[in-house]
Amino acid sequence: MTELLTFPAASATLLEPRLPQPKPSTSPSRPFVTLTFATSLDSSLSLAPGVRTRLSGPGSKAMTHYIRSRHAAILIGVSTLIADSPSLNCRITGAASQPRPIIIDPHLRWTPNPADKVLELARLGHGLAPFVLTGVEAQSLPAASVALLEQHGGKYIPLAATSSGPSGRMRFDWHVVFDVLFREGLLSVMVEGGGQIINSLLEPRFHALIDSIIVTIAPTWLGQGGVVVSPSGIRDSAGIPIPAARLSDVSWHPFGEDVVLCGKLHP
Ligand SMILES: NC(=O)C1=CN([C@@H]2O[C@H](COP(=O)(O)OP(=O)(O)OC[C@H]3O[C@@H](n4cnc5c(N)ncnc54)[C@H](O)[C@@H]3O)[C@@H](O)[C@H]2O)C=CC1
Ligand SMILES: Nc1nc(O)c(N)c(N[C@@H]2O[C@H](COP(=O)(O)O)[C@@H](O)[C@H]2O)n1
Repeated sequence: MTELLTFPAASATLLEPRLPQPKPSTSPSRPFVTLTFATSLDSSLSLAPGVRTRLSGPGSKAMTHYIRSRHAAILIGVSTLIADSPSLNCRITGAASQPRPIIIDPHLRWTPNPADKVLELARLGHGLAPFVLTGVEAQSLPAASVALLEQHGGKYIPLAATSSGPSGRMRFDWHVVFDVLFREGLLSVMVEGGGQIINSLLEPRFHALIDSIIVTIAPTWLGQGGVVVSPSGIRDSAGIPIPAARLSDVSWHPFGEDVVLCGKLHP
């Protein structure tokens, strides 16, 4: 059994204004969305695509698991699932429940296997099986994968997607993604990455969907060739480049050798 992490109460108090409230004062119409990831000083999430890279130190790692404990779902892109074979569970003392892993896999690149860590943990009762959001229609889903996911308590959720470019790459509208998760009863979603997921969510048309941003910055440069967080550039009406996004209501919190930056994209 993996050792549980602890997160000090004083640090939890600092994060409290940045997290979804168990009983919100008004009834929500979409999930509370927290965008959170660990980055290097050169804005890299990993050394190269497909390479699992440890950036968070022990303190900020415990923070990530505390944040997981406060969300109903954790969302990642399929490339992160394939690269990292993550656990996607919450390994902190006192966690009341496990978050639901959500995998964004429009083209069904992931073939579930009983040996996948996320499924193994679901079997052991140490996590939940994923919901896989896909652009593949229900009748075209592979029966064996459907059965395996369902045996573990997960499922596929086919979703309308738009195709773009000559590659016919399918893309979801984030409004549609969060709407479907809300209808599944998932009232808070922690988006963890990877790069493509974060960069597409940071497009200006989706800013209103993001309630909180929590970024762990590790004191390292990973160098060129990494998976970088850098959303598409935008221009004003005169064609002058302007920042793609800027945080307000900012606070900085040291955690061991890392620093955690919290902020919002809108008031
Ligand atoms: N340091 C950190 O906190 C984290 C690091 N990572 C790292 O990031 C790397 C993976 O990142 P990426 O290669 O950028 O892949 P990714 O994890 O963002 O997945 C990319 C795939 O997700 C799907 N996707 C992304 N946006 C979509 C949209 N709007 N609609 C529909 N489908 C969409 C597409 O299938 C795309 O090919 C890995 O090396 C992983 O280790 C991942 C998460 C957190
Ligand atoms: N917060 C954070 N710090 C890092 O250094 C990381 N590499 C990541 N990666 C994300 O966490 C997932 C791994 O989760 P498990 O510990 O296996 O549950 C990985 O898939 C990335 O989303 N995050």
